[in-house]
Amino acid sequence: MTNTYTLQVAGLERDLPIIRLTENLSIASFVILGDAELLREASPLLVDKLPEVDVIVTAEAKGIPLAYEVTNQLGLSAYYVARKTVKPYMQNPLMNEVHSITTQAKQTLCFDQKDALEIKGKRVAIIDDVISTGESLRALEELVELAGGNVVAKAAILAEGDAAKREDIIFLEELPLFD
Ligand SMILES: O=P(O)(O)OC[C@H]1O[C@H](OP(=O)(O)OP(=O)(O)O)[C@H](O)[C@@H]1O
Ligand SMILES: Nc1ncnc2[nH]cnc12
Repeated sequence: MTNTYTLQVAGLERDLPIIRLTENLSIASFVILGDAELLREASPLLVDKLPEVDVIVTAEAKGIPLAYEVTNQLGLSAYYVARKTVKPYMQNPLMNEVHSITTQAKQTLCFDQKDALEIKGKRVAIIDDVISTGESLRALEELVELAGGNVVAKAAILAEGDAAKREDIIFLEELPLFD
């Protein structure tokens, strides 16, 4: 049977399967895609911790439903998703490289030019489900800055491993890493 870690967040409990990534590193897999209840309960708690912002930015994929909830609760009209592949319908994409804890190979983060132009000059909150090595966040922050946005907040539901020691991020709960 799969080992699990019991996470308590936003008044809810979830049993997260522990998944081996390498010989010495396992994570408690936190997948909020489809978990409407957790998204509904966690989003207002994150919103309460945010400063005033103009737009929400996230990276695909697991950050998307959270960015949507937070955007709605703030009464904003749009949120922006950095894609991990350039699609044929994207025009003049703005790109940066990323390498997260769960990805072996280098990945690209990119904004459609239209989105990049809309982010320019805006106060941006970067939202994600979990921050671990911080690589995804760093790459997304760089991409927002390339677009001319001003990152005023970096927030996630969970801070994993050493990320929980960071003072520049907003989060609700810690998530341990495992050997
Ligand atoms: O701090 P890091 O080490 O970069 O890890 C955090 C990132 O990893 C996860 O995404 P993942 O790379 O698994 O991609 P996905 O959302 O497309 O599944 C998560 O949604 C964060 O974006
Ligand atoms: N614990 C986790 N579960 C799913 N994706 C992640 N990305 C980084 N940490 C993760």
